[in-house]
Amino acid sequence: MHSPRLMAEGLGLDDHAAFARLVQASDSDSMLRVNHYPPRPEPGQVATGFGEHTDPQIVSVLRSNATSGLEICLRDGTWAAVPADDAASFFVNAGDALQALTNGRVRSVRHRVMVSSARPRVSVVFFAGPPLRERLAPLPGLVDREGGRRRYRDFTWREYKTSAFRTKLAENRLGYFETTAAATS
Ligand SMILES: O=C(O)CCC(=O)C(=O)O
Ligand SMILES: [Fe+2]
Repeated sequence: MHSPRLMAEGLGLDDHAAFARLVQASDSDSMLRVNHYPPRPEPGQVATGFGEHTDPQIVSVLRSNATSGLEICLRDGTWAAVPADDAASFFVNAGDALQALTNGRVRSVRHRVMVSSARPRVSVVFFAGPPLRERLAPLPGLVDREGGRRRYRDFTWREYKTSAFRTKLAENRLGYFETTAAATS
């Protein structure tokens, strides 16, 4: 998988392996999920297939059976449909861990699945996560670019997951690790 390296390069980080190292560790907490959504209940009806959420890990790579349903939440709060992918495309999504590592520069975009298709949707998602023991902190180069403002405190991936499991899917699960506006440390 090349996207972690490309992201590090794109962010202008000196260490191009900053993310790749985390997701390629032999004990990385990565997983594959297969989602199956039955067709819409009735013509013209829309049902929630997967409630709104952000993905927790570093990056998610999704592929579907070219059936619509995936939507992302734009900055103004409106929802935009992601075009049903063809056989050649993947949908790459940043997760909460990447948002913390990049000090908020890359955002984990909220998404959901609304079922309105007459065909079932199947998606396969690879979630690339860091090892559970890994301590995640905003990368110093990206903190400097914010004038030293550090938006998230350090946390281990295990800590994030423990805290996330206690909350609802739709909550801002990274919010718990945000620093207050005044704190820099
Ligand atoms: O099935 C989809 O398109 C989205 C699935 C998803 O967001 C997830 O598994 O986290
Ligand atoms: Fe997701």
